[in-house]
Amino acid sequence: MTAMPLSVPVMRLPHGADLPLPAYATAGAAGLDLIAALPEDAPLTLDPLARAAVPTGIALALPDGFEAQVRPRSGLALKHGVTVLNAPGTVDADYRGEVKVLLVNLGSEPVTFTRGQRIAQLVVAPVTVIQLTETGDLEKTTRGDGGFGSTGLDGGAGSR
Ligand SMILES: O=c1ccn([C@H]2C[C@H](O)[C@@H](COP(=O)(O)OP(=O)(O)OP(=O)(O)O)O2)c(=O)[nH]1
Ligand SMILES: [Mg+2]
Repeated sequence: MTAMPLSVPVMRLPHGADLPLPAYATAGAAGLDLIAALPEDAPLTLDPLARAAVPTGIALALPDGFEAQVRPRSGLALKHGVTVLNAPGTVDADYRGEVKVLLVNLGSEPVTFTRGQRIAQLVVAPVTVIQLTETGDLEKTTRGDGGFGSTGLDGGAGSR
């Protein structure tokens, strides 16, 4: 990492006191892996199409102007069909509650999660705050109001 990392205050909650803090798995990773702070003696099993808000045992104080996105791990998605239902989940800068991961099992088999398992990843990103300026007349473009497949669904201009 070349730039100075952004310092983000984190608080370990009582049920996550003995768990490691979320960490980058490699030097170039974009996301910190979030850990399931489930009770040791109560793993969570998600049946197909079931969902749950999984505790991570941490709370953050993101600096103003930033958000944290809760994103799926591709390994869980590929191997088990498990993803983050509201991906990317949004952790607001003013949120002081526990970061939770809304997991859903889109696979065909039940999947069990245990305490300490890495279940998702947290990517911190800048937020652009906008001010809406109302007008009765938007600037014209070639696309206009075309969308939702208006340019075709094939391989693009080269294959037409
Ligand atoms: O995956 C997520 C999504 C949200 N949150 C927390 C942090 C976020 O700041 C808060 C609210 O999230 P969001 O705005 O997505 O939910 P909402 O349904 O709009 O709730 P609210 O009315 O509280 O904003 O819930 C999480 O911990 N994990
Ligand atoms: Mg909201």
